[in-house]
Amino acid sequence: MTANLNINYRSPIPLGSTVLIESTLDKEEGKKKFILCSVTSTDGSRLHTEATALFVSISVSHLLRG
Ligand SMILES: CCCCCCCCCCCC(=O)SCCNC(=O)CCNC(=O)[C@H](O)C(C)(C)COP(=O)(O)OP(=O)(O)OC[C@H]1O[C@@H](n2cnc3c(N)ncnc32)[C@H](O)[C@@H]1OP(=O)(O)O
Repeated sequence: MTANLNINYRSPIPLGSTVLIESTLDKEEGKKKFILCSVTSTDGSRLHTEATALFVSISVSHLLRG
């Protein structure tokens, strides 16, 4: 479940362009997973977007609680 999401938009992405999206598991602490993500031009020379996110593992009952 997404607990936190931070996105920095560094440069515009021209309509119709192809981009490279890379995401990695930065660290894991119990049920918390910290993820890094970047969007760059396909040759990696231009950074478009970078993001961090925290995902927390949940049980099905957590969803049903509403
Ligand atoms: C990059 C590519 C992306 C690309 C990915 C793009 C995905 C986009 C998805 C967008 C659409 C959505 O996200 S839709 C989903 C939106 N999210 C939600 O609706 C979540 C609503 N929130 C919840 O259900 C709950 O708060 C949970 C599940 C997040 C946590 O509740 P819990 O399971 O009871 O756990 P809880 O004890 O509170 O917290 C567990 C541990 O996490 C920590 N923790 C909890 N929330 C936070 C928080 N916001 N910021 C920091 N830390 C937090 C606590 O301090 C604790 O740390 P410690 O004491 O254990 O150290």
